[in-house]
Amino acid sequence: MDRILIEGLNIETVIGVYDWEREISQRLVLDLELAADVRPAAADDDVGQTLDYAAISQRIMDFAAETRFALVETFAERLADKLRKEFAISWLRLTVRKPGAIANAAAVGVRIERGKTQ
Ligand SMILES: Nc1nc2c(c(=O)[nH]1)N=C([C@H](O)[C@@H](O)CO)CN2
Repeated sequence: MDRILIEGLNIETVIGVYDWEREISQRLVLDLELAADVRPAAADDDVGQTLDYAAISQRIMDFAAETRFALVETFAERLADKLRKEFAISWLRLTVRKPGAIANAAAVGVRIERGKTQ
C-alpha cells in the first residue's frame, strides 16, 4: 500500500500534566503516514481522488487549537480517531513528539498505529 506523508508538522497546543502546563501553549511536532492507493489520483492528476495533505494538516492545526489534553497519548489517540473518521483513512501511523519536555532529550513522545492496511 502507498503512503501519503506529513512530516515535521509543528503545532501549538495546551498539553501537559503539571499545573504550570495548563497555563501555556507548547509545541508538538507530528509525523503522519496515511495508507492510500495513489494510482487513481496519479492517473487523472486529481487531488480529489487522494488524501489531501493540505486539508489534513489544516485539520490537525484546528484540532490542536481546540483541545487541552494532559497526555501526549490522549492527543495522539483522539487525533487519530478524528482523522480516520473525517477523511476515511483505513490505516495511519502517527508520531507525536514534545521537544521541550525533557531538558536532556531531543524529544519525548508517542507513536501509534491504527486501522488496517487493506
Ligand atoms: N507517557 C507520558 N509521560 C509523561 C507525559 C505524557 O504526556 N506522557 N507528560 C509529562 C509532562 O507533561 C511533561 O511533558 C512536562 O515536561 C510527564 N510524563
